[in-house]
Amino acid sequence: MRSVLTLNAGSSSLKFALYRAADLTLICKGQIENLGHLSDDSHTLFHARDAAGKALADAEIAGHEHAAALRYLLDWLDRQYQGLRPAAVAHRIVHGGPRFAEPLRLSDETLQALDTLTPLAPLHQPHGLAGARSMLTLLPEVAQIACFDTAFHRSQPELQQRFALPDSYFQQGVRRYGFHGLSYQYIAQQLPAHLGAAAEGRVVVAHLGNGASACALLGRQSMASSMGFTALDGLMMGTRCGRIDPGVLIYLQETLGMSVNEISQLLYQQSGLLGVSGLSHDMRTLSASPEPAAQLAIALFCQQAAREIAALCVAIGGLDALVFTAGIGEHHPRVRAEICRQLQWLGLDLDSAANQANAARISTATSSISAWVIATDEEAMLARAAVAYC
Ligand SMILES: Nc1ncnc2c1ncn2[C@@H]1O[C@H](COP(=O)(O)OP(=O)(O)O)[C@@H](O)[C@H]1O
Ligand SMILES: CC(=O)OP(=O)(O)O
Ligand SMILES: [Mg+2]
Repeated sequence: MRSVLTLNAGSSSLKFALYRAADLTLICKGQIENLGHLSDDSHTLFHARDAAGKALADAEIAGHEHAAALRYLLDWLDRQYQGLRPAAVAHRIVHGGPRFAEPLRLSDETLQALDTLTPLAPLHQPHGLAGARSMLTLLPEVAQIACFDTAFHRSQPELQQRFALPDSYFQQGVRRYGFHGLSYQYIAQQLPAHLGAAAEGRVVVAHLGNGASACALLGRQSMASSMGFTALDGLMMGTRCGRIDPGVLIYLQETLGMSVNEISQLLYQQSGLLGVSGLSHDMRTLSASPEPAAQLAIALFCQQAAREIAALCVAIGGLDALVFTAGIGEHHPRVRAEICRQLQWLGLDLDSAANQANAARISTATSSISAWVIATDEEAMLARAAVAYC
């Protein structure tokens, strides 16, 4: 039986899932944690669960390299599911730049072209490409497919893609791309089942995970996104600052004497929930903490999210439905409640009991804007793209 493997690389973890190629039934999924932490003594961890969520493996892996971790994964899959070797592997590649949108079979030439986008997605691009390179070596005969986070946003009008910079910069590719496209694509496909005909209307999807962004949809196509040239813009995130006055960056460099590398570290890895709270990047930890700084971080997260959602409504002429998704969007009623409270003036009335219960519809029956919680599944989008290459 043939299978497809999906890989979704973040800054320190790599999520995988294995599907039966014939009907895209999930066989197992899991993640490898602490990859790339070369200097500390934390162990690389391997977790796998079956489709029902039952634990299949919780193990330590020697080394922190993608190649070693992926060899471990392939050996484990071989032992667990004899004869089910992947016929194609799909990789989430965060940045496709101006050149790449459709899923693409990776070669040395395309990998090199994608390397040049690393400065535009330093937390993601090198890890996605390292995984793809390792797989090309480990399984040279198997198609390695790149699926781009930026692709879904290609439908945006040019006006939404432009910065107010001289045109030459836009022509060089300095423009808004948008990210979390696999997640938005999945949600766009799920919308009719929940919203009926309203799915084609004015919808904003808030992807609130470790990275967070929001996307304005019309006719289930991306019209605008809070993330731009890089995955730093827009909402506040786990360790990223989100929208910031660019004058701050000039001040940090010119007056405080910070290097470009230090500024990059600050904005990508030391800001957001972690930076404001001084405690953690993780919403679970912050919600459980009595520290005022943790509560301040949550308050700022909600305020920035509400503001970005409201701003996106301009691109679609108003709002019919708001959808929450990803780790925080799916599991934190308090964050959803606060964001909805700040959007009440638009006509959004939260059903507190439904929200507390993580129900699918969390707005009241009389609310003029409906609000929803829909679980995302980037892996399903990756698997669907890969199956065409089996
Ligand atoms: N089951 C859960 N219960 C509570 N919070 C969760 C859960 N899963 C994820 N989160 C929260 O969501 C965030 C991570 O979101 P997630 O979508 O898993 O991120 P990513 O895929 O970008 O790594 C963290 O702040 C975490 O606290
Ligand atoms: C683009 C991005 O921010 O992705 P993630 O949420 O996986 O960090
Ligand atoms: Mg994610």
